[in-house]
Amino acid sequence: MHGTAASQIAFDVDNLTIAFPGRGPGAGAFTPIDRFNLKITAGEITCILGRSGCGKTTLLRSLGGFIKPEPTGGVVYKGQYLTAPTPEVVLIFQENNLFPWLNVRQNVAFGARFRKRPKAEQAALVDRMIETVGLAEAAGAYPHQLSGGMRQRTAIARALVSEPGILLLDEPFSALDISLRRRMHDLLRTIWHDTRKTMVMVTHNVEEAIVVGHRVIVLGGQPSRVLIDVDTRADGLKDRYSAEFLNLQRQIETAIY
Ligand SMILES: Nc1ncnc2c1ncn2[C@@H]1O[C@H](COP(=O)(O)OP(=O)(O)OP(=O)(O)O)[C@@H](O)[C@H]1O
Repeated sequence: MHGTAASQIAFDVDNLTIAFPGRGPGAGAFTPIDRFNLKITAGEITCILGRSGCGKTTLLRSLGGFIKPEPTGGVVYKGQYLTAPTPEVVLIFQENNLFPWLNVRQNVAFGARFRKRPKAEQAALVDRMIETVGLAEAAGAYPHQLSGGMRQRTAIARALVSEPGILLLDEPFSALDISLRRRMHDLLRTIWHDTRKTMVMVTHNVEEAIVVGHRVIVLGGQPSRVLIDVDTRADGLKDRYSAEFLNLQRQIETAIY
């Protein structure tokens, strides 16, 4: 099981309840997340898995302050309940929402719009991030000229230039083929090694979660509960073909399906 010391908590999900309007006439409120508790450790990558509809995105959006919780509790960030999104926490979606009329460099620079830096410093940071995600050659290209992986790398660079404290990723690689996806895993790990940023990633892909994450959480049930919470830092778990990896993969898949 995963342990979390008090000083290292990025998000303290405290008795969180999210209610949506009922489905159909006369139906009561629907609460996929109901008095839910979880501590997300700072400086590590937490991956969240679970069956479709179990509330992963709802939880992730709550961490970003995008959904108003019921008064039972909420998400504590830096000692206070989140009531709105903060520029320190950036959410990256599967659909990367690049501006089609801006090229890669302009899209990435857009991420830095709220940072008050000298122009030259800003431009250098944008270039560095484009380099980091391997798009230097494509900096002048427009989104329709890019592959899905290149678009997603642009979105990641755009998020990084805003220098967020925390990155939230919602199935960011699900549209990519397996080889691109694995390259994106390496990229994310490299970015983590360079920045030690807190990241929380929702995914449907068990392999992705184990390889990329330091911690994997499996949600399930209605309302959602934590079914598995496991530290995945062991060396053996970074080898997709090791017995250790395959055992954990089986255990997680059994819990989900
Ligand atoms: N804005 C909303 N209004 C009403 N119901 C919603 C809303 N957003 C999500 N839900 C419902 O809440 C439940 C959890 O949705 P959520 O998107 O968090 O699940 P998920 O685990 O991320 O699913 P998936 O893996 O399919 O993306 C689902 O039953 C969904 O229909």
